Amino acid sequence: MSARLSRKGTCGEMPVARLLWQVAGQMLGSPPCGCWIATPPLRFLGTSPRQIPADANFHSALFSETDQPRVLITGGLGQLGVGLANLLRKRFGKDNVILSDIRKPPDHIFHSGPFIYSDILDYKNLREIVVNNRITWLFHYSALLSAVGEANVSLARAVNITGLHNILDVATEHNLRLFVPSTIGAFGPTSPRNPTPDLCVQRPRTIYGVSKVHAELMGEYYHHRYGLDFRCLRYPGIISADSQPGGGTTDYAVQIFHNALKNGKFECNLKPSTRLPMMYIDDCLRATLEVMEALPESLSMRTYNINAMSFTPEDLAQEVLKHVPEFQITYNVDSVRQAIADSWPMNFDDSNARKDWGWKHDFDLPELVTTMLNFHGSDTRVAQAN
Ligand SMILES: NC(=O)c1ccc[n+]([C@@H]2O[C@H](COP(=O)([O-])OP(=O)(O)OC[C@H]3O[C@@H](n4cnc5c(N)ncnc54)[C@H](O)[C@@H]3O)[C@@H](O)[C@H]2O)c1
Ligand SMILES: C[C@@H](O)[C@H](N)C(=O)O
Repeated sequence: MSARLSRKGTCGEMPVARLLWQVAGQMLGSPPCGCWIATPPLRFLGTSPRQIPADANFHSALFSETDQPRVLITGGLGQLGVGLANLLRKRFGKDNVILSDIRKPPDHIFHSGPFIYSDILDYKNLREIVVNNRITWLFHYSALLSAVGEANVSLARAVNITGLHNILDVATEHNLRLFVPSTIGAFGPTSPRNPTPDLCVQRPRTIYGVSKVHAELMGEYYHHRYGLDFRCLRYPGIISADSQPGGGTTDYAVQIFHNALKNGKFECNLKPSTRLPMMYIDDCLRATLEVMEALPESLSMRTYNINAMSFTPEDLAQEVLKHVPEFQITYNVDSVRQAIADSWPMNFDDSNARKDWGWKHDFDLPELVTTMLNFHGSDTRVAQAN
């Protein structure tokens, strides 16, 4: 929105800009030239989280036991969204959590709770959903990931940057609490890599990374400028058993389990020594809920690294071998993914998340491997029995 607001000679066409314009017009009198002259704080437009006293219990002030958050998840049919919906539905009730995407949901997801079409590039559609469903919390998961982003830069730019602008505006306009995930990919070759702290040089070399740094900065700016309750975690590579990754650099660490049990072999597209931070999905989703429920005064920052473990393909293969003795891994390096991985953190420093809101992971490498193999093993046994 800020780009549109500052565009010379126009009032901008964004809804927030229009609202601000109306309010500014009422307060200041409309300028004869029709151009933008003032930006009153958005809290003039209604109640904002900032108006709650700093010592208040933020969570209970906004939501009583019977007044649960009403949640929208964008991009919910990807690797992480369905798991997040399941977790939030257990906590807030099935009907209080709406999953959305631009793809058609499979039957079991469609019948497991509210699902709605939402294209984040369509602002009016987003606003209609937020208003009609009285949404109070938004988890913004739509994105093009690192490898697919490099294959289609203009689409990644539209979804990850223009789409984010729509999300920020709708969240600000309707006083939503907003979660936007960032990533280890928001760092680049000039960042310290071992470990990577929260605050350091961020010069990523992918459109995905650039768009995530943009999201972090825009969210923090909207927080300071308009009081938007923006919360952001930089996720490591996420490993899940019952959902497929959407085209990232860390995808190998999901696929390896499936192949190990299917045919005892796996061809890895990264070099054996490529070390990256990783996390099991249950830890990732729990961290997401925890940071959303954290008292605002416990958050010394709005964007935090979170971490669990860090390993190479070689380390992972060794751990798989303990359970599948015949397992064989070979390497056929994908130069695009390898260059991306070589520019990313090797270890992530998440001490601020641990200190501020008590972040603690449950899964290290051995538990991760056992859990993943148990899941795929029972899957394979069911398939064989049928
Ligand atoms: N999976 C990981 O390892 C990981 C790690 C770090 C950060 N993240 C972040 O977490 C979020 C979710 O990741 P994921 O792995 O589930 O991603 P994914 O690629 O699996 O899913 C993204 C979803 O976005 C949807 N989408 C694309 N264009 C859209 C549009 N115009 N409107 C609405 N939806 C659209 C897609 O249909 C897809 O279902 C992303 O923001 C990602 O950057 C993921
Ligand atoms: C790390 C993360 O952002 C994603 N899994 C990717 O590799 O692109």
